[in-house]
Amino acid sequence: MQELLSCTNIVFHCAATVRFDDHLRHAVQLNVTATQQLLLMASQMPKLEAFIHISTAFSNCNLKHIDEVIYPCPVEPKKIIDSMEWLDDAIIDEITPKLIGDRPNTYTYTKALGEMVVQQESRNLNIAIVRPSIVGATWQEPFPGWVDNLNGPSGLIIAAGKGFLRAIRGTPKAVADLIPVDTVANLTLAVGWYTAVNRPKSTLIYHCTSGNFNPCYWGKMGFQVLAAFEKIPFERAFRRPYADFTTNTITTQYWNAVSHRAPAIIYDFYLRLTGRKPRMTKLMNRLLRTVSMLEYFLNRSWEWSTYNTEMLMSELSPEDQRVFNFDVRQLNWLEYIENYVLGVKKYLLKEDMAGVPKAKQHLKRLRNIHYLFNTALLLIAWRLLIARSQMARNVWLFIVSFCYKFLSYFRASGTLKV
Ligand SMILES: CCCCCCCCCCCCCCCCCCCCCCCC(=O)SCCNC(=O)CCNC(=O)[C@H](O)C(C)(C)COP(=O)(O)OP(=O)(O)OC[C@H]1O[C@@H](n2cnc3c(N)ncnc32)[C@H](O)[C@@H]1OP(=O)(O)O
Ligand SMILES: NC(=O)C1=CN([C@@H]2O[C@H](COP(=O)(O)OP(=O)(O)OC[C@H]3O[C@@H](n4cnc5c(N)ncnc54)[C@H](OP(=O)(O)O)[C@@H]3O)[C@@H](O)[C@H]2O)C=CC1
Repeated sequence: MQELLSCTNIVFHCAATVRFDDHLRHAVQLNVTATQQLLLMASQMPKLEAFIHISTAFSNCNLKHIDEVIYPCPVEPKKIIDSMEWLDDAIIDEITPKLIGDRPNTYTYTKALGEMVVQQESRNLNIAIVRPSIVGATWQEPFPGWVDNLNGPSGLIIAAGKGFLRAIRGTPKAVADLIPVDTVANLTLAVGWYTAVNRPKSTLIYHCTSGNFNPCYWGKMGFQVLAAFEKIPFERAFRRPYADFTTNTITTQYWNAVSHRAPAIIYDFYLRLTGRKPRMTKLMNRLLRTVSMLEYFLNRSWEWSTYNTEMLMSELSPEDQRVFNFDVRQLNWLEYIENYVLGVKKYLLKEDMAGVPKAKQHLKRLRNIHYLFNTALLLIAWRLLIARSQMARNVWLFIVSFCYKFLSYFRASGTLKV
């Protein structure tokens, strides 16, 4: 502690709980109280030049247009911190929906409270806040496609590539505001420099987003992810990767039943028959729960103003603009998504590119099983129908006799020619 207090020049405060479903007490402890304590600690650092707090562009996701300002929450963070000390879990559970209001989860709410704490407890510290949107794999550094956690899209890319995720409620025309993690790191470092050197009079907020500069849409991104699976298939897929966006609750529930739950039940039945432990239904339920938590962000678009970010870009020398590049106008989404899928395969799934031919063969086998299964299903359905309905039987007889006549005609015309 003594060493930290006496030697620190700059603090980058990134630690947080990013779980959407965290209990409010825990989320407040990590995202609000810890921020307050770190600010207190920072105020005792004589050599401190700047304190950079990492928030999220979604801390005010209840708004459609978000400026580079701190928006107040109705209940003061200090009151929330105090009440979390003595309220029991049951009461906290009850008041959580009222407190978070029109935000979707405790994460976005406590990140907003964290910003308020930064504003209120800044004392004479030299502070800035960076708000990244959805952080994805690296764009350039240390190399394209590096990723080390399942947050944001990474988990869903695995689920789609392995064939588990077949449909997701999303708006293809909504902006997919992804931002590469190296872009966030570069902007954060540049903010550290600018804040320490220029000591702005007020706390500046920097939106680290892509939609304003180089928008990509969920429909296009989903399509690019699926196209990347053709070149870079994942090993031992459950089904062939194919997914689509659904647009309302009824179609979502239908596809969840048909494309997610039914195959899981059938597979578990097969596992039971072969003396193994069923696991697919459990896994599928977990996936659907995760998907339901991410859907909020797939069905809305936000506009973030980026005056401070643009100002910072113009303040950097050409050399620094190159080294600490955060200009996403140069980002090629197609290339980025392909590298992202490759990175997920390599760094998260630990799969080697040498296994690609085998993975492709496995997908071909799955395609054949799919065709065989569908044909068998169709024949069974048809057999059941003609056993029960006179009309179906008549249609069947008509088709059979028509085919017979058609073949006889061709055979006869062939014989005449000879
Ligand atoms: C032509 C059309 C084609 C269309 C379809 C193509 C589809 C292709 C995919 C395209 C990509 C779409 C991506 C959309 C993503 C939208 C994301 C929006 C995110 C908004 C971010 C807001 C920005 C932020 O500020 S913060 C950081 C974001 N935080 C997170 O992402 C954390 C989310 N995670 C959680 O809250 C929890 O982990 C939760 C609730 C999801 C699960 O909790 P639970 O207690 O059930 O499990 P865990 O113990 O946490 O984990 C269990 C298991 O799941 C794995 N896992 C964890 N997180 C994820 C995840 N995000 N996705 C998938 N899997 C995940 C975890 O590793 C565990 O695995 P084990 O094997 O059991 O260890
Ligand atoms: N991922 C995203 O899409 C976005 C993330 N952000 C923000 O970026 C920051 C980093 O998020 P991300 O990298 O995704 O999340 P991670 O969960 O990967 O990282 C969170 C970090 O916080 C640390 N941490 C958690 N609890 C504690 C604790 N009690 N004491 C000390 N350290 C702790 C973790 O340490 P350890 O590894 O030791 O557990 C970890 O290094 C967060 O502030 C988040 O709000 C903002 C926008 C989008």
